[in-house]
Amino acid sequence: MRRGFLLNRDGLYAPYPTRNKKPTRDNRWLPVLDDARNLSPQPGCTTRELRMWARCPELSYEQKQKIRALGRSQNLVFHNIKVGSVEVSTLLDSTVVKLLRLHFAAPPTALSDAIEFRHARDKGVGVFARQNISTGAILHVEVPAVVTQTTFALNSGMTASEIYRELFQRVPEKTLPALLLLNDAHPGRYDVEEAILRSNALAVKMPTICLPSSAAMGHLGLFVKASRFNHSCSPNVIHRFDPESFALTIHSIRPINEGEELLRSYIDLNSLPTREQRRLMLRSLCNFDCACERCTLPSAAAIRESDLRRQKICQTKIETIEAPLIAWYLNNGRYDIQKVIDFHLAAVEDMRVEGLHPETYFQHLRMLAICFAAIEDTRRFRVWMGKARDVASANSDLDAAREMWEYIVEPDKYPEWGLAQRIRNRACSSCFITATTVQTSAVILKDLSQPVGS
Ligand SMILES: C[S@@+](CC[C@H](N)C(=O)[O-])C[C@H]1O[C@@H](n2cnc3c(N)ncnc32)[C@H](O)[C@@H]1O
Repeated sequence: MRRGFLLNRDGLYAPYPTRNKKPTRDNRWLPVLDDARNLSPQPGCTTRELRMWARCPELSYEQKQKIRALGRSQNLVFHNIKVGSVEVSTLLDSTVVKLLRLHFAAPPTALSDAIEFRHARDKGVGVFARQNISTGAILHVEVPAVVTQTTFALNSGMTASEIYRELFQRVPEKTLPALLLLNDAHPGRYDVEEAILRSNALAVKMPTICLPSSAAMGHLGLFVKASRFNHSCSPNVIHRFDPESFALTIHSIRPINEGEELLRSYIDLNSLPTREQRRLMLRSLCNFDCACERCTLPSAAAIRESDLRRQKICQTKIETIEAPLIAWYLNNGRYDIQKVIDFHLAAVEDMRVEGLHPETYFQHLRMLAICFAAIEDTRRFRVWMGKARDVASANSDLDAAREMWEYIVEPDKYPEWGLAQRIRNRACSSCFITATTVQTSAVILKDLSQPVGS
């Protein structure tokens, strides 16, 4: 092996090892040696954290079993995959390789000319909208350059660094320079390949079966362009990886104005409601201090308010979202439906201010659509059903989105249309249900979609 030179991100030539002859891209199994106790440092998790995780005395019996099984059952192979005209360098368990399709499905098409890559102030490169974008649009589609199992036992005689280097060396020459120019969030701490993986990889979903094997350890993908999306604690895009097409898609989750930066979240925002928690996680995982709009609010009071709002959003359970409407129904509509509407409007407003779209967001939209259908308010029914439909299409639930569109066109076909009047008629004819006949919310909601009296 000799050392070659590549132009780095500062425009300087940096040494990078290249081979005299073309590197092989044939399958190569990692040998399994006896000592299977060490796990690889996990990209996206510091080595220290991982060591603590493996040694942690409080680790449950199942977790310890999983780590041991990982070491024993691991059967990793370097395997280059052809996805259309793109070649992907992977390190996968052989069970996963067997589950991959021979011919991948065609990925969806991205909105044309919707994004551009340019300087994003002190965050380096970022991605920006070139036009006004509506919710649910597909903004970017990309096949990964590298895919690796997230965590693996170091029982092959190779160090983690050597494994990552081999993965990079199997990347086609035309792609490699762009990969090597990706951001290094841990300068000087790791070898270049490991640093780039740790700083830029995104979680991807491989086809897996439920085995207590290394195949169940999760996977990471490295993308030349998708890695350039910066983080925000109030993101406007999400990413999804479809193993059928082996492609990642980036979707808008709210309307975006021309010139706005497109931002995804690097962390699970639903489990980290406070600014302090989010910043700690981003510092330990990604080694930067978040400069997003929610983390740089101008005063301590504004930050406290934002934390409280987020805690409320994160603590709301799907079941409690349905409760006010159920109470209204069980009380034969005597209770003012405006209170139900106000409850949902306040929750949706909190989510708008915080730029969060948890699972409960869709439920609030649905409840608002039901309320406005119940009082036959066509305009507002269309608004909220339209928003719920946007969420369904952003989640690729096309059947639900189509059905919602039909109700937007013909609101009176919606099962709850005129429900308030029907309940009043029912109450007058003394056939009323009282709160003492409390059923489970599932049954009541099913009942809500039946015409009253049927
Ligand atoms: C995956 S890269 C994103 C693309 C990167 N800006 C580039 O130039 O390639 C992650 C890095 O971007 C920067 N970054 C992303 N989001 C940020 C944020 N909210 N606040 C501060 N820096 C951020 C940090 O330097 C971080 O290490």
